[in-house]
Amino acid sequence: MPEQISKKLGFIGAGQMAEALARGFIDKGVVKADTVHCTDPVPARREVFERFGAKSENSNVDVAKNSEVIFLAVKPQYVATVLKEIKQHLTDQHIVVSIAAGIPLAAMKDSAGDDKRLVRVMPNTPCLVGETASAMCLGGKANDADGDIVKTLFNAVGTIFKVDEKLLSAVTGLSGSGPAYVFVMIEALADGGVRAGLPRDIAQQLAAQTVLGSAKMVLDTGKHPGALKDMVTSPAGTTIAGVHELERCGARAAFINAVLAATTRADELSKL
Ligand SMILES: NC(=O)C1=CN([C@@H]2O[C@H](COP(=O)(O)OP(=O)(O)OC[C@H]3O[C@@H](n4cnc5c(N)ncnc54)[C@H](O)[C@@H]3O)[C@@H](O)[C@H]2O)C=CC1
Ligand SMILES: O=C(O)[C@@H]1CCC=N1
Repeated sequence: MPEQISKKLGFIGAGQMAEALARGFIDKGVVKADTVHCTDPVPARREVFERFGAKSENSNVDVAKNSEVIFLAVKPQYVATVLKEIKQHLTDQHIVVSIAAGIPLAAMKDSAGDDKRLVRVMPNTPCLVGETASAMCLGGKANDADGDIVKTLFNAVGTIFKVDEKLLSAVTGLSGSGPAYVFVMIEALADGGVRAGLPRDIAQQLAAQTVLGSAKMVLDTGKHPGALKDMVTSPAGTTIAGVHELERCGARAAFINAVLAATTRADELSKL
């Protein structure tokens, strides 16, 4: 059982990432569902939260009034507006956590005032299944104890690293957006299996379990992925034929370029 957080959580914006976080925290028992508050202009989104036991509020200000750790889970271009809207209702006890890609702490400070306890986190959706890879940095008047609260929340649903803010765009390009690359890969591997004659459901499960098991080997053994790849690759065997094809198609460069493109986009979002 993870450590529990006694603070009330608020989600401004109850979209995909907010849901993944809220469900993850509740499922892991780090917070109780009835201490989670949310708001969203879309009723269907509030209803999703209500269905898993969270309380929905009528406005962003009401979320600020009814919670102690406030997650800003709106699109990056709305962060400044939302902060200005709730600014008067933020006390020196509130911790404001933005998960928005690209929006710097300095911009948050401009909107919320420089006396606020601000945190930036770049999470990813696997928090829903207790396997997030996230990173965070502190700003404004946030102190180490605030950082510990955020860490406790995220360690309950996976892993969180503390990084310099200048690295958060790279984190966004790698792990924030990364689940999408892996889902594309799983879909493509399954397609390959289907092309080779496997039934779709078996192909998908084999593909997903192969990614899961391989990731676990990297984390559990601490070995270089290249060394683990060599363990699979028999001389003149099947694997080297497949790996050769990946190299011929530039798969490695494609992954590197995907991370760089998303990192660049995160930097662009800070200038919108
Ligand atoms: N989806 C993901 O995997 C990740 C998303 N993020 C960040 O999370 C944030 C939300 O992204 P998603 O959940 O993907 O988007 P989303 O579109 O699913 O959620 C945003 C929600 O905000 C609501 N909203 C719009 N204006 C609002 C306002 N003024 N006040 C309150 N709520 C408002 C929308 O109705 C929507 O439900 C973004 O800033 C994104 O950069 C960060 C990491 C991963
Ligand atoms: O696509 C996006 O902009 C968000 C940020 C990281 C993952 N999803």
